[in-house]
Amino acid sequence: TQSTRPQRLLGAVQKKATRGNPRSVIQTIDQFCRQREWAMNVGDEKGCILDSVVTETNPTTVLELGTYCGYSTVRIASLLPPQARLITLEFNPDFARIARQVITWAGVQDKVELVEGASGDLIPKMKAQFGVNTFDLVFLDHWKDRYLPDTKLMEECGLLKKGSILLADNVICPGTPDYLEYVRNSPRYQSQYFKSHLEYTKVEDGLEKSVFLG
Ligand SMILES: Nc1ncnc2c1ncn2CCCCCNC(=O)c1cc(-c2ccc(F)cc2)cc(O)c1O
Ligand SMILES: [Mg+2]
Repeated sequence: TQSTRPQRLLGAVQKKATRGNPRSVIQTIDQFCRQREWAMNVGDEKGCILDSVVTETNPTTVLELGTYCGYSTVRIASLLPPQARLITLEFNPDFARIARQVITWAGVQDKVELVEGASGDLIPKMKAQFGVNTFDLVFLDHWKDRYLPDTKLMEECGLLKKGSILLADNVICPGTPDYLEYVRNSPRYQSQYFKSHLEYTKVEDGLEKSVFLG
């Protein structure tokens, strides 16, 4: 039977990356996506912006919406202090299965909790079921038409506190116009656009960083 792209990406990681070394896993995936097959990881250019936001936020509790193969999960987790934790939500069980193996290969599994399910169903359960108070940082990288409803849901569920950071991928390509309009015009957010490119291409894309003002 034919392998899938995520399976081939995992194969490259298990063949070429050093176990327990997150940087080598990231490097291997970026090389695979540049030289073999494009895949919708945040990539190395936007990944550097992600890294800088994570390090300057120094978060204790992070939420990632949309795990895919775990590339940004590994990038974020490798920068977290020892007690910090990252909860990542993935809808697709095949992606989740691959991501778990990428995360374990990188050696960051102790900081990561991968939960399978739709963001709209899981966000309301974060406090009661996952013992979360508020998130210091949320990385949005899932269905582009879920960014806005899920942000409103996080507000309603009291999962954001003054100073919580939302970092959204793909605000230009594929684009999240309703989300951008909201965070850029709402008095409850201070927003900033980081211009970049769609992963592994010259197409414009960028990350939007929005601070919740309470
Ligand atoms: N827990 C959950 N709840 C809801 N949805 C959930 C979920 N878990 C997963 N999903 C569903 C996410 C499906 C993938 C989302 N990402 C994308 O769709 C995406 C697409 C591109 C792209 C750009 C140009 C092109 F020509 C083609 C594709 C680039 C990216 O960086 C992308 O992140
Ligand atoms: Mg993306």
